[in-house]
Amino acid sequence: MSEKPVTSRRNLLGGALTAAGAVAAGGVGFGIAHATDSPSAGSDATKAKATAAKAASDQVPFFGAHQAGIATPAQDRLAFAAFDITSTDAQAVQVMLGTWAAAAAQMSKGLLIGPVENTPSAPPIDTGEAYGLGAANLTVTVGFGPSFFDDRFGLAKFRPAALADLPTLPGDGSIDPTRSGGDLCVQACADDPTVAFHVIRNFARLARGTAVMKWSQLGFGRTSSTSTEQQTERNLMGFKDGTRNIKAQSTPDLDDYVWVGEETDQSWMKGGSYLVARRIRMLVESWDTDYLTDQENVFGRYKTSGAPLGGKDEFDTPDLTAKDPQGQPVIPLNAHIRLAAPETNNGQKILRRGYSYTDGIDSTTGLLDAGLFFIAYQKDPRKQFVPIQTRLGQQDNLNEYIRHTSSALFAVPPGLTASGDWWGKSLFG
Ligand SMILES: C=CC1=C(C)c2cc3[nH]c(cc4nc(cc5[nH]c(cc1n2)c(C)c5CCC(=O)O)C(CCC(=O)O)=C4C)c(C)c3C=C
Ligand SMILES: [Fe+2]
Repeated sequence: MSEKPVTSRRNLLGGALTAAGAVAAGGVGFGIAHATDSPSAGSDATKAKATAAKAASDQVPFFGAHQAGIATPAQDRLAFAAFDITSTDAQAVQVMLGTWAAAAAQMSKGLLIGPVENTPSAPPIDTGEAYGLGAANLTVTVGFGPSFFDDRFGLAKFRPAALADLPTLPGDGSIDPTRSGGDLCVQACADDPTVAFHVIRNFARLARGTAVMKWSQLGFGRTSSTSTEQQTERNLMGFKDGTRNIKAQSTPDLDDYVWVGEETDQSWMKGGSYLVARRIRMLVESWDTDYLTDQENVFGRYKTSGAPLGGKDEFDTPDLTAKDPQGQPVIPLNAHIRLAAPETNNGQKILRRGYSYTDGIDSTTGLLDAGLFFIAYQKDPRKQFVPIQTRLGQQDNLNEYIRHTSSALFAVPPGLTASGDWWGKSLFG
C-alpha cells in the first residue's frame, strides 16, 4: 500500500472522533451515503428520507444500555474477528475505538461509513460491497480480551477478575493458538453475509497502523434461538439447537446469568457481559455413520422433534430422573443435555449464540472442516462456562464426534448511549 492512502486514512481517523456525534445526530460528517441510495442520489434529500424510512424495519438499535448482538434476536449470518493491537500509543487506540463506534452506528442504520465516490484520485472511504443492501438487522458487538489489560496502555488496574484467562480444560488438546485469544473482538451479525463481512473488512481497514486482525470466522445458520419468536434452528449434526437457551424475553434470566451487575469488581463492566468463543469441529463423516438411537443418546433428545428423550414436545422439561423398564436412565448419564443442564451445574445457565461454519476440507485428511462456532455470553465465565465445559470435556458422549480447535474470552462492555462515546472510553481518563 502506498503512503498516500495511509495518510488520508489517518485524517479520516482523526476526523471521525469529532464526526462521531455529528454522524449520529444528523448523518453529516464522514458518513453520508445511504446503503440503498444510488451514488448520484446522495444529495437527494427526499429520496434519502424515503429510503431511510424503508430501511428502519430492518434495523436493530445500536445505542442502548446493553450492546446489541447479545440478547437481540440472532440473525442468520456471522462475521467474527479478533484483533491484536500493534501500536504502543494509547491515543491511537482511542482514535481507533472511537472511529469503530462511529462506523458501527452508521452501518447499523444501513449507511455506509463514507462515500464510495469521494474523489477520483483517492480510494473510496467505504469499501462499497454493502452498497444497496440496507441494514439487514446488523448488530456490531465489541469486546476486550485479557491481553488488552496488560502493561501497554496502563489499563491493568481495570482488568475484571472475571476476565481471568480460561484454564486449560479437558478436551483442549486440539486448540490452535493462532486461532485463539486476541486483544479485541468484533462480532458482526446480520441477515445478509455481505453486510456482516463489510463490518469486519472496514474495521480492519480503519484499524490499519493501530491493530491487525489475528483470526476470523464466518458463520451461517444460527444454531441458537435467542428469542421466543424464533423457531429453533438445527446444527450440522441435524439436531435442534437452542431449545433450552436463555431467551431475550426472560429478563430475570438475563439479569441473573448474562448481564454483569453489582457483584463486579469493575464498575465500568456493569451492564456488560463476558463472551466465550470456541471453534468446535464436528467429525461429521464419523457422525454420519452412527445409528439414529445412538445419535439421540448422545444429545438426550429425539432428532426430528427435538423433544427430550421420554418427552413428547420440543419444549418439554427434560426428566433427568426418569428410568426405563430395565431401570436405566431414559436420558443417559453421559448425554449432552444432562451434563450441560442447570440441574447438573449448580443452577448455572449461559446464553448461547453460536453459528455453524464450514471452512472447506482438512487438507491432511480430506475430511470436511465443519462444525459449530460456539459463542456464549455470561456474567462470570469462572462460574458458568468453565465448570460446564469441564464437566462436558470429561464425560460428554458428544466428545467422540467433536474437537475444540480454538478458544477465546472477551469482556463485552455495556452499550453506548450517545454518539461520541466508544467502548472503554472511561478507562482512558
Ligand atoms: C460449555 C458449554 C457448551 C458447549 C461447548 C456446547 C457444545 C455443543 N452443543 C451442541 C448441541 C446441543 N447443545 C444443546 C444444549 C445445551 N448445550 C449447552 C452448553 C454447551 N454446548 C447447554 C447449556 C445446553 C442446554 C442444556 C439444558 O438446559 O438442557 C442441545 C439441545 C437443545 C438445546 O437446549 O439447545 C444441542 C442439540 C453441539 C453440537 C456442540 C458442539 C459442537
Ligand atoms: Fe450444547
